[in-house]
Amino acid sequence: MLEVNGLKKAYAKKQALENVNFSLRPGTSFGFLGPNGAGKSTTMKILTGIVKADSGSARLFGKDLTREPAAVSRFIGYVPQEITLYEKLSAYDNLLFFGEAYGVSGKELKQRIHDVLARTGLLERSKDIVSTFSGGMKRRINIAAALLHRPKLLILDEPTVGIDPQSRNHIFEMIRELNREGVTIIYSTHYMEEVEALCDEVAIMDQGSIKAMGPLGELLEQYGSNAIYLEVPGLAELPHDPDVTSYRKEGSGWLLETGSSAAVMQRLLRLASQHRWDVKQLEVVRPSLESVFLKVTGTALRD
Ligand SMILES: Nc1ncnc2c1ncn2[C@@H]1O[C@H](COP(=O)(O)OP(=O)(O)OP(=O)(O)O)[C@@H](O)[C@H]1O
Repeated sequence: MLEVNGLKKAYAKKQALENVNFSLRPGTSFGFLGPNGAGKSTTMKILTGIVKADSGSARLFGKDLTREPAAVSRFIGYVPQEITLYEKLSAYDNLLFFGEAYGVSGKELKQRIHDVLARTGLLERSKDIVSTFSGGMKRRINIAAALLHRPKLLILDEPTVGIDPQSRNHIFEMIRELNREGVTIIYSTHYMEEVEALCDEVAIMDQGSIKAMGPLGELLEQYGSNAIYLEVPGLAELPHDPDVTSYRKEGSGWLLETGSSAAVMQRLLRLASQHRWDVKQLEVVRPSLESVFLKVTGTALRD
């Protein structure tokens, strides 16, 4: 459905995209995971025609996004990082405006506005002006605006930054529902838990290129390591274990990454009994996307 090859983009002296390649099958929910400045927004802006790539190509349904933007844009719904709405207009009038901009009009547009407002849970607020809405409600209207023309590909750039948990859950449910209905999703975020909750495929992006990509389960298997979580109140340091690849403080305990969890677990139990540790928790934790990110980029996403 989407083929992206060798995208490069520089802003002044900053090389924002080094070389971005990926392809998507229809119906995928694709997570773009990376820290601030990785190049996620630039990639999405190139796909939506807002920014021009210096080189490379992107084809949607076989059509070049840069050469035939009009033929392609009707298939794409774009939710930019910054909320883009007319504050002094009602939700309904905003949707009228965006619907017409996307080429929908008349009775069909009225029906679509009703449908997308119902989907966002804001039907009762349709006549209220947007400036009276919370950040999360504005974001939901922003997403609704991108759905009016029934896009086949929905691109969302960090849509949950700074919004309330209720709106966040609502947005997640909407995205899942759209995806179940066959809409392909590209979802950019720097929150790993969002990718884990929403996406079946992931691209890990850092410093202008994709460092690893694939189905979430395969990435976890290929790059993720098992870990052991140990919580012993007052334990300031842990004895070195040759099979532990990294030790990290996590909550009130320690997270020990290892490829040999059974052996490490046995030794920890022995130590606990020898030193009479007051063990509050000791368990094997399944590989996380965080450990994949660390392995692939050499840095923790939270840093
Ligand atoms: N209009 C611009 N002019 C100059 N530099 C830019 C511009 N837009 C982005 N950049 C730079 O390009 C790099 C990639 O930015 P981009 O916004 O694509 O990253 P991102 O992964 O989306 O991060 P964020 O989550 O902060 O949006 C960054 O170093 C950024 O500072």
